[in-house]
Amino acid sequence: MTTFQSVAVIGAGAWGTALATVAARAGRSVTLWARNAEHAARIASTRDNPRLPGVQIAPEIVVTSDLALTARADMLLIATPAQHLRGAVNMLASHLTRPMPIVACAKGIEHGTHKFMTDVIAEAAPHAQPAILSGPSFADDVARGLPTAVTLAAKDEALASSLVQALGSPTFRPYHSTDIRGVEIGGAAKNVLAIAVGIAVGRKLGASAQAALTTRGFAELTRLGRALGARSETITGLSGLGDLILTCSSPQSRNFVLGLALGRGEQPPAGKLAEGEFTAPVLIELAASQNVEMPVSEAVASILSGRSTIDAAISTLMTRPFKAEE
Ligand SMILES: NC(=O)C1=CN([C@@H]2O[C@H](COP(=O)(O)OP(=O)(O)OC[C@H]3O[C@@H](n4cnc5c(N)ncnc54)[C@H](OP(=O)(O)O)[C@@H]3O)[C@@H](O)[C@H]2O)C=CC1
Ligand SMILES: O=C(CO)COP(=O)(O)O
Repeated sequence: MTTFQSVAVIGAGAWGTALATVAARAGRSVTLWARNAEHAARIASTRDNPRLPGVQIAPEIVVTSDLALTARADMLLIATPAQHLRGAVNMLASHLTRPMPIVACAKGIEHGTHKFMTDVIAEAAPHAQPAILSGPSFADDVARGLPTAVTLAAKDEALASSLVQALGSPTFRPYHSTDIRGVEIGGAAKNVLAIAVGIAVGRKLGASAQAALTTRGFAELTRLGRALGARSETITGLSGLGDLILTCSSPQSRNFVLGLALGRGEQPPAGKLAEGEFTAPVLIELAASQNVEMPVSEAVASILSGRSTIDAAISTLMTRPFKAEE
């Protein structure tokens, strides 16, 4: 018997829709909120979301654009893009009449404030119990019921464990944790690193370069994690190394695909959210504020901003002074 019987998902994109399916499969009563009333009505009647094509949305999932309805749930999942999470929680806050868990499902760091997702929730909804869900999980795989494992972290271990009980099923396996920051760092940084690896693959730099960039990317993710107090088991866990491996190796990843297009000198696909593009500049600002070197992420940020060409960025990375491996 779970403490949380009903779940509301804010944000009816690919990930929000997949998570609504997860919660329904786990036996919860589920509400999926889309900001656009027409969009909500269309999903409700067709049981199909163009943002997650080919996935049949179970009839028992209520699809709505009425935010007040979501605030009646026992727990909330927020699956908007990272830079819109504050706006969504601000809107929600006036409907919240009691403390309740709000699980951030976006991967990123807020521009301007350098805040991670649970900090944004804590600021925008001071009575909420913030949590974070992250790990190697493509929305399409998850929605189709392919086996997936993720990390779900909250400050309080009992709460994290109850949230896991509410969402877990034989095809979706969350592990609980109290290392919120560690989970957030992995999810945010891996998107930037996946763009780097995508660029290398698009540039046909070879499988050795792909492995080297992924590994050195992991080294810099680890450095930032240590500086911000992440636990090593989180960094090497599902939300860190696990998600890095997935995203740096699969053309199913939108961040990897953005890199591929850049590496090939092509236009990136339109209308596809690649969070790494938004995270890159704030990630390197955060790293600099902590005196942490993140040369691969810096290369991505400088390419995306037009400060460097791809060839110059590769040359800069390869001609850094030789050093001990750490
Ligand atoms: N897709 C995936 O496989 C995974 C994604 N994630 C993370 O989930 C987050 C969302 O990604 P994803 O669902 O794929 O993205 P999508 O582009 O598929 O969907 C984003 C959704 O957010 C909605 N939205 C945008 N701005 C706002 C806002 N201001 N208020 C409310 N809703 C808003 C959009 O609404 P509208 O349709 O009206 O534009 C859309 O429904 C990202 O941080 C991503 O990294 C995490 C794990 C897996
Ligand atoms: O976060 C994800 C997988 O864990 C999804 O990756 P993309 O956003 O790069 O598609």
